[in-house]
Amino acid sequence: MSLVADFTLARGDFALEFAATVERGETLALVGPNGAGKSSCLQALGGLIPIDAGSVELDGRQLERGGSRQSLAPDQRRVGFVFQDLLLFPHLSVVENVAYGPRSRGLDRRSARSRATEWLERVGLSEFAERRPGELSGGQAQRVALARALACEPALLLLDEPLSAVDASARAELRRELRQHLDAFDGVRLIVAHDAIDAFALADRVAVLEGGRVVQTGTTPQICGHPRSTYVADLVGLNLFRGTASAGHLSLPGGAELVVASVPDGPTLAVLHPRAVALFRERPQGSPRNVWRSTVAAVEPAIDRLRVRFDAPVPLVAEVTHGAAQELGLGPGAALWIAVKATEISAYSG
Ligand SMILES: Nc1ncnc2c1ncn2[C@@H]1O[C@H](COP(=O)(O)OP(=O)(O)OP(=O)(O)O)[C@@H](O)[C@H]1O
Repeated sequence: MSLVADFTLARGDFALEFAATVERGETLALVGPNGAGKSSCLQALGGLIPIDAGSVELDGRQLERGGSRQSLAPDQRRVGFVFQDLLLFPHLSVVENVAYGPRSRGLDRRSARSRATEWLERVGLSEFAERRPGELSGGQAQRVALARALACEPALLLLDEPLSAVDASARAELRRELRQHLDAFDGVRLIVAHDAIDAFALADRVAVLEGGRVVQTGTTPQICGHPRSTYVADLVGLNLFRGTASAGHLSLPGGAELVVASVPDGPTLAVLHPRAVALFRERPQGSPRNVWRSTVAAVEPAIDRLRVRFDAPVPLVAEVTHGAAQELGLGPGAALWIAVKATEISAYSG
């Protein structure tokens, strides 16, 4: 049993083309730059905006067929939503918020309330049942929104940046909890994540949307090991090169060339970890096969290290320790030698 979606839709000038199959018990994360179509995709699956062509099926039931007026309303789709702004009813108590869905699906008041109470217990919020949403922290409100979605016993759970209302200090804990709740839910789950950590921590597979199209789908190791676009490489913190390989040499668009180990000839993608980029004040002696001189474009702090950006002749990022940065006299405009071993660049057909 699963979600099988294959559809197109247009919103003004924007065109979305989405196809994915997600199994029950599986979480697919949608990632992509702003405006890529992630929210539109969830809205279409939930029946909030119409598709133009194609179809959406859930557990063998057709939810919508494009252009045919065959479209189930959102409340007939067995879909639960958690939106980034959560959209809790401010005038209802927490327990009434959670009971609202079951109630509007025909459950009597007492049963709906008892189901809501059960869900509040599961997300650890029993003692907040009578509060108003305005009296909750971001993390508590997020748990209420999740309980409210799950209380309707959906077959498909759609979460649009569910952790965005939560401050950084509470995020890690809430992410762990959310993963547990997702694992305990046996339906299909789709989550829009802005942050790579959220996507990779919460999902079994990740689909990358760019410009309204799915450009890559895979598990975390597949995506991290073989990013197919600059956006994905940036997301996972890697340098990505796209060029043409010939006899172990990768020619890049600006005219630069890298020596790479074992790569078939033809269009090629190659990744390089920023920590594998060595920086020197003087031209290094010895074995690295790729050595060139470049000027520092920018330096940014990254937890215990510094990320150093170079724009030409090969655009890349290097990561160095604070100690090394001092020795190198690092700063924008500094001219340095860059060395990369051919074996540190992993290349694959592009
Ligand atoms: N209500 C709307 N009416 C018309 N166009 C819309 C509407 N909502 C979104 N769009 C357009 O659809 C495109 C995709 O937007 P969408 O919100 O789906 O992207 P997203 O990937 O979720 O972006 P973000 O990460 O910024 O939330 C954008 O170009 C946007 O301008």
